Amino acid sequence: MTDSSEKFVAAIDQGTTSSRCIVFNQDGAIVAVDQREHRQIFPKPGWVEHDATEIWSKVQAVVAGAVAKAGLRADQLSALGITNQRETTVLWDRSTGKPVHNAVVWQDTRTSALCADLGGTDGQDRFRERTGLPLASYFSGPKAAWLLDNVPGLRVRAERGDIAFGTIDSWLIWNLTGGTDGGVHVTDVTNAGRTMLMNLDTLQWDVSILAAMNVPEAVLPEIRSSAEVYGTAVGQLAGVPVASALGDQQAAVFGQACYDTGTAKNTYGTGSFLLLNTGNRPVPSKHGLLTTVGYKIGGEAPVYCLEGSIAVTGALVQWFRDQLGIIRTADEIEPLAASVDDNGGAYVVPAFSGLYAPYWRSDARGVVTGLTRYVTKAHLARAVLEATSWQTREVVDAMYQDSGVRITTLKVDGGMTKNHLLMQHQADVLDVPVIRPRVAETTCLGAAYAAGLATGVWHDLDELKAHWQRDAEWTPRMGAQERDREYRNWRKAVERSFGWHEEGAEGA
Ligand SMILES: Nc1ncnc2c1ncn2[C@@H]1O[C@H](COP(=O)(O)OP(=O)(O)O)[C@@H](O)[C@H]1O
Ligand SMILES: O=P(O)(O)OC[C@H](O)CO
Repeated sequence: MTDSSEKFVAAIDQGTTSSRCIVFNQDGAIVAVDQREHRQIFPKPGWVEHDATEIWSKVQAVVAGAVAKAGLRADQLSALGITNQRETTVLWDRSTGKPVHNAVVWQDTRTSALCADLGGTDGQDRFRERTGLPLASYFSGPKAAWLLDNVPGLRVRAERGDIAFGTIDSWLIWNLTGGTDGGVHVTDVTNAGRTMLMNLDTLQWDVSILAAMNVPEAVLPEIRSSAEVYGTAVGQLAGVPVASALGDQQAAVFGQACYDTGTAKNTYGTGSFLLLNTGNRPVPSKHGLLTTVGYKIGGEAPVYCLEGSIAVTGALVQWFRDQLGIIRTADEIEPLAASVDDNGGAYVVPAFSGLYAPYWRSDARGVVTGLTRYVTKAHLARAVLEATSWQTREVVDAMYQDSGVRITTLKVDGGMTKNHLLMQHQADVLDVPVIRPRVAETTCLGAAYAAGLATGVWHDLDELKAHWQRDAEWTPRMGAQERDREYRNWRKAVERSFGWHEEGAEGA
C-alpha cells in the first residue's frame, strides 16, 4: 500500500535497443521498472531501421507493466517524462497516424553521400556555426530529406501539410496525447538541436537550413522547453500531464545532477556520450565535439553542453559476443580480460559506422592491429574494453582544448559501468577518479526530474542535487609513462582505420 500523499513520477526511456518505463518516488528512488526490446532492422550494410509502430506498442506495454508493478493507478502519477534515443527519424501521416517508412536510426549511414553533397566547398562545417554540428549522417535533417526524396509521392504530401516529422520524443508525445484525435506535435530543444535544422542561439528552426536541405516547414513540430506540460495523456494514462522531453544523453546530464558549469558525465551504452555543462552560452568546438543544448527548464535560460559522441563502445562488446562468439554473455568479458595482465600489444578500433568524435571520419572502418602469435582471445578482450576508455580519453582531451575545463572527476552511468576492469582502466587513462551514482538509471531519472519540476513535485535543482549519492569510485593507479605509451599506440591504431571506405564502392 502506498501513502496517499506520496507523489510518483513515471519516465519512459525509449532507447536504441529497448524501451523502459520507470516509476520514481519523491526521493528519486526507483519504485518499479519494466523493459522490452524491439527489432533492429538492417536492410543493407550501414542501414539501421526501427519500426516506429512496434516502438509505440512496446512503450505502451512497458508503461502498463511499470505502473502495475508499482501497484499504482494511472491517476496516482503526478507526471510523465519522456527521454529517447536521439536523431532517429520518423515521418508519419497526420490523418492515419501511420509511419510512412521505417524510422531511420541514428547509426544509419545512408545519408553520407547526401551530407557530402550538402557540404559542398564548405565541407562538414557548412552549418556548424548555427547548429553546433558537423555535417554527418548521424543527424536527423538529412535523414528526413532522404525519406522525402525516396518514398514515392511523399514530398508532395509533406508540402500539403499531411505529413509530420519527429524524433522519437515527438512520435511518442503525439501518440500519448491522442494521435489522430488531437495529439500535440512538439519536440524539445535538446532533440530539435540534433536535427541540424535548429539555430542554437534562437532555439528555432533555421529557415535557410530548411531550404538548403529541402525540408518543408509544414512537417516540423513546435520547439518547446525540456520541462513543461505539453499536453495530457489519453488512454491508459488518461489525465497524466506529459511534462518533459529530453534526448537520452541530456536526460543523463540532468539525472546525474550536472547542473554546475564544468561538471560532466559519460554514459556507456551501445555508444558512449560524454557531456560537459558549459553554462548558458554555447561554446563552439574546434576539436571535433558537438555543441548542443543540455536542457531548458520552462522559461529559464537554456544550459548548453559540449558533447563527445562515440558511436561504438558497448556495441563492440556485443560484436565480440555475437559475431566472434568468444564470449556467451557481455559479463563474461571481464573475467576473460582479467585473466591476462595487459592487451599483449593488440588494439581494436571499432570504426563500424566510421568514427564520430573527435574525428568525424565516415571513411574509417574497424581495425584490429598489433597482432602477433602471442595474442590470445584474453588479450583481445582487454583490447575491446580498452577501446572504450581510449575513445573517452580522446574526447576528454578535446573538451579541454575547446573549453579550457579540465575534468577533475567523471560521473559515469550506463550498462558498461558494472565492468570494474573497464572503469579502473578509465580512471587510469584519464588520470581522474571515476564515480558511479547509486541510481544508475540516470536517463529515466533525468526525465522524471524534469517532469516533476514542471508539475511541482520538486521545486528546484538544489532539491534534486541532494538526492545524488555515490555508489562506487575508481581512482587512478597507472603510471604516467605507461599511460603515455599506451595512448601513443592507441592513436597509431586509430590512424590505421582511416581511409578504408570509399563512397559508392561495394560494401558498407
Ligand atoms: N559486463 C559488461 N562489460 C562490458 N560491457 C557490458 C557489460 N554488460 C553490458 N555491457 C554492454 O553495455 C551495453 C548495454 O548498456 P545499456 O546502458 O543498457 O545500453 P543502451 O541504453 O545503449 O541500450 C551493451 O552494448 C553491452 O554490450
Ligand atoms: O539509446 P542509446 O542509449 O543507445 O543512445 C543513443 C543516443 O541518443 C544517440 O545519439
